Amino acid sequence: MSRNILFLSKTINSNVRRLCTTPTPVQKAEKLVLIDVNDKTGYGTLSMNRLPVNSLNVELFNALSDAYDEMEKNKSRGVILTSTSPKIFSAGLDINDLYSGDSKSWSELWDASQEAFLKIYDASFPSAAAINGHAIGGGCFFSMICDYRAMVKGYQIGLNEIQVGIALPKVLVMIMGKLLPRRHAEISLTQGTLYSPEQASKINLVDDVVVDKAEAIIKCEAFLNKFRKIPMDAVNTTKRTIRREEIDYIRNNKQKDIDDFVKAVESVEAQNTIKMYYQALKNKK
Ligand SMILES: CC/C=C\C/C=C\C/C=C\C/C=C/C(=O)SCCNC(=O)CCNC(=O)[C@H](O)C(C)(C)COP(=O)(O)OP(=O)(O)OC[C@H]1O[C@@H](n2cnc3c(N)ncnc32)[C@H](O)[C@@H]1OP(=O)(O)O
Repeated sequence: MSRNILFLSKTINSNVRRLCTTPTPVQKAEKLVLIDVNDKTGYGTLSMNRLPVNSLNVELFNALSDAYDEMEKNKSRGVILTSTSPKIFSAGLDINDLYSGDSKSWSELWDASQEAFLKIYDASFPSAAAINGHAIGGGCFFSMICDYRAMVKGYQIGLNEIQVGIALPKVLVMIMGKLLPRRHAEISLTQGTLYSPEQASKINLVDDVVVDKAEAIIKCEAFLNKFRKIPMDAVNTTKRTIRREEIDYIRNNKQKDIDDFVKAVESVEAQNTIKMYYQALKNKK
């Protein structure tokens, strides 16, 4: 059974296409999240596909939410989150949106990010991130809310929001504070440190360092396999107890959290920094 070729199947929604094994090849579909369900294991591989860098905008957040809805509907046994790019998992929030937006568009962006966050963090199945390239800012955060992370050597990972001029949103601080030892979380959040996978594994930011994407997928499958003999209701009840604080925070403070994000992005200082950051990115070549 070939799992590497894209095949035509019913379109789930405007931005998500399920890959399956029905033998009708078509040209590569330009969907923002590609879904490939392994019929044998029941695991869905979700590949972010907003090239070149999988920068996160409203459409990509919505496509991730829709993909998770589809996995829930099909009673998935687990998800592997990865990317179609050969060297970038995700470059974080779309700098163009931060640079040229306004309070309305930033509100919509954060609203969509909250939805995607809740779908992944409160899913009824485990998620494993196969980090096959750089995972920066929001890209790092989306791997952090999975249950497991395997990262390919040679790339960088970290929450660098502060370098872009954005005060760290509360839920990122909460989750980073739980994942990393306190001192590392504090340094990482206030300095926007980017780590090699080897460094990241020493501070719990990634679980395994691997040589390539294929090995990352194998590690993710091995992680998901650990749940096969455990009743998922018990796992989910336990997981929700562990994650309740962040989930409740977003559910009960949705508008405040959006307002906080907009305030952080629209401040003069943040806008000046975003502008310089944007120009440096564009002048890189
Ligand atoms: C409730 C909350 C729930 C969820 C919240 C979820 C997420 C949000 C969380 C917190 C706030 C997050 C903030 C951020 O993420 S700020 C963005 C941080 N990201 C970065 O700083 C990455 C910047 N990019 C890079 O460092 C490099 O581009 C990278 C290492 C990724 C790749 O380098 P490479 O040399 O391979 O390529 P480039 O030539 O640099 O880039 C190619 C192309 O892509 C454009 N680009 C890169 N990054 C971005 C981006 N983030 N947004 C938009 N566009 C990006 C780059 O300009 C190039 O474009 P072009 O010159 O036109 O070819």
